[in-house]
Amino acid sequence: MSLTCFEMTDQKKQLTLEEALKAVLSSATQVTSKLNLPLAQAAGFTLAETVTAPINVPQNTNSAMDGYAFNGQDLAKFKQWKIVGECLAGKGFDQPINTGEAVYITTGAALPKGVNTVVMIEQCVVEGEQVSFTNTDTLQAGSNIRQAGEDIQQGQSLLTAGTRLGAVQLGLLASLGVAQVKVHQPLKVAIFSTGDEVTAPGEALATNGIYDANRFTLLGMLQALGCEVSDLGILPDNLEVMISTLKNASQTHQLVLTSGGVSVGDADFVKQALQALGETRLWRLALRPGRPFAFGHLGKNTNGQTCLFAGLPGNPVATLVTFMLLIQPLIRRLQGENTSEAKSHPAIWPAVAETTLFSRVGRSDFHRGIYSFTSNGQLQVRTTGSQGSGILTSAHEGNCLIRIPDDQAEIAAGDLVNIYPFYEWLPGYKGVSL
Ligand SMILES: Nc1nc2c(c(=O)[nH]1)N[C@H]1C(S)=C(S)[C@@H](COP(=O)(O)OP(=O)(O)OC[C@H]3O[C@@H](n4cnc5c(N)ncnc54)[C@H](O)[C@@H]3O)O[C@H]1N2
Ligand code: MOO
Repeated sequence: MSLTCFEMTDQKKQLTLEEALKAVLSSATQVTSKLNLPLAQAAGFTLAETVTAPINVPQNTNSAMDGYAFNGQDLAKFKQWKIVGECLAGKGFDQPINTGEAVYITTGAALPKGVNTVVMIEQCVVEGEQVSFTNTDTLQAGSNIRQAGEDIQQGQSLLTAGTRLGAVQLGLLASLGVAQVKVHQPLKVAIFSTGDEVTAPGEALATNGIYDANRFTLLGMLQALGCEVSDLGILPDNLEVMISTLKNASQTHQLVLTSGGVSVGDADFVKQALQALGETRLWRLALRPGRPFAFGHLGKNTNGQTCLFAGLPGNPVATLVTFMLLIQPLIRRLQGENTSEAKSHPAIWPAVAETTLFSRVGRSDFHRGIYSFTSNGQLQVRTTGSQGSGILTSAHEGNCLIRIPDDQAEIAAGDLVNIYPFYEWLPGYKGVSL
């Protein structure tokens, strides 16, 4: 098939990763709407409002240990204290405690008036109604006490809008008594594979067929990002079918992703379908894997929102890498996550290259690598070996991407190179530990 003017012109210009990311993120103008959820259902969602602490945590100054509480100012005056009662967590003790007196106290019990020090039970000697302490030479007034508000202060702006709710954040909200949270709705994403050779697992594989890996890689990452995913199967290499199927999908989704059919072969119809339905905002990146990558929109969905579109390259590692580097940040933004310019991406670490790594000037190569630490704590990285874009085992064996930047043809052994750890960059990563 002859190339159109659009393709001819665009082929010359290959966007850098940074240019592409900027263009993709500038399309993230329609953040998903908000909904109230019970806290128990909010894991993985993004907060849509800032939560201010309605109470102090802990609410009261309390004991950090099971033991005996007394007034530490009296330490020099007494050898023994008179036990006048017990103060249990959740019950308290509301009688006055006088000089020379102590109460038995449990961890978490609010400190009664008149005492300010606790000695743990292991260091107490109880004889009848008297208690003495075995650690008087080191004992200080104020020991083993947790101050009211020492964790969270009432009125403190604790979690800001845009925070993704993980286990720790859910615990924090619960510790404030928050039972419901306002969060962003999951993004509605439709996924397709494309290609006459691509065969769904479970079906018979023709002699010239290949099983569909990409839809399942995408599904895993999208689910880990909390999206509502419609798996719409495999599109044939047929422009009319592609146009009508993508149009249908665009009606009820906010983002449509395809893999394959986005390069310059005779059966690569994704860009034409995108042009027919909406707008192509970018195509072709100075990236390997991931050169053929089309991004734009498919027009408005039934809610009047623009349905964004990305055509990812068909080679399985290229699908994975373009999703990680470009689609993941887009989805996080669209789901309301606060990805400020200062922290617009997960962590990138400098590591020492164990062997020389080769690339080509004018594009960024992302090799799959294995990072580890030397015996003196230096972070180092080695390649997983063969780096073909169809070698998905490289991503299973590796635990990071290694970036060889656009302006370097190689990284010499011993030089520093940036690595992108999978546990930060690959949504749902379940890798082997070092
Ligand atoms: N003349 C050129 N040829 C190619 C170029 C180029 O710039 N000029 N780019 C190459 C690069 S880089 C890539 S990546 C591929 C991407 O092309 P497409 O997006 O059109 O992908 P396909 O041709 O449909 O498939 C490529 C490869 O991947 C296999 N595949 C496709 N879908 C799946 C799937 N769901 N699961 C597993 N494997 C899949 C497919 O069978 C092909 O082997 O183009 C190069 N060519
Ligand atoms: O750049 Mo392709 O995306 O090599 O695999």
